[in-house]
Amino acid sequence: MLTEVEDRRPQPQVPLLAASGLSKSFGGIKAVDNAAIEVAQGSITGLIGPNGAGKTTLFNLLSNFIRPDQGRVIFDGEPIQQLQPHQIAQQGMIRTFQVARVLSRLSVLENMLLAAQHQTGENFWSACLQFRQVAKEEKQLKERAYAILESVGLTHMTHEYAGALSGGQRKLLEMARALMVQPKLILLDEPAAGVNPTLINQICEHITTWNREGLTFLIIEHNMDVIMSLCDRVWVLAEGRNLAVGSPSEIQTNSEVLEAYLGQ
Ligand SMILES: Nc1ncnc2c1ncn2[C@@H]1O[C@H](COP(=O)(O)OP(=O)(O)OP(=O)(O)O)[C@@H](O)[C@H]1O
Repeated sequence: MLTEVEDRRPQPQVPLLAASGLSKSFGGIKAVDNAAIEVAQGSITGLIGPNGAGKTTLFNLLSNFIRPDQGRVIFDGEPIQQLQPHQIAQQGMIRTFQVARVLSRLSVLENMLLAAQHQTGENFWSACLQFRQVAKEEKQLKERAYAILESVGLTHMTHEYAGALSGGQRKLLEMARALMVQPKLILLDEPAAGVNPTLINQICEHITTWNREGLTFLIIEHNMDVIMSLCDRVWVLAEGRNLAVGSPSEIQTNSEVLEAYLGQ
């Protein structure tokens, strides 16, 4: 009879996010061309490439803001191509934008509360029937919002219009909003772009802290100091295609990568 022998070899980890064969054309432009990417659970993964390489389009394909011409995306073990962006967010994958999308005419706190979904109070009749529950949830949500705003240093702006925030503070608010839904993976599109160096350091510290607490990140960034200091692994795109993948130090010395940047 066969006996089961425990396999003590390190098992390959299933990635939290895995995409393959992704393509998207706009007219005659192949923005993303048969690209793949993997994001390991618990990692901070970088996505870099020269201007127009297809990085933001790849983010749009991963989160289904744009439908791919072809390709497959698996998140947390499930195919997600058929899901709407808000359903993908509910599954735990949240994205931010190159230009932070906050609601300028609402307060910072209102921006935070709107980010939270699936509360009992969203449905009028259930709200009437369960007003105690609604009140309790609202209190918990507000407490969560206050705690997150404090952690990103925005407490003093809680009741200000989001439109009054600086570019860097908007990026912090966008990240803070993402945390309201307790995601598994956050896709950050250029968190350091247009942000002053002091705030860049703070943003990096927050990302490191949240990562230690269990959050996984995929980050597009042109600031190489940010990528090299934060990331475990870096994927490089050029002209919509995968050019290289490796550790930050491997990528920094990869001649094809250097050529792609110098040639731009
Ligand atoms: N909606 C669109 N319609 C037409 N062309 C588009 C569209 N979105 C992107 N493109 C084109 O696809 C290519 C890839 O663009 P994308 O914004 O994904 O690159 P990127 O790597 O994010 O660039 P950057 O670093 O400058 O932000 C570019 O040639 C761009 O002009």
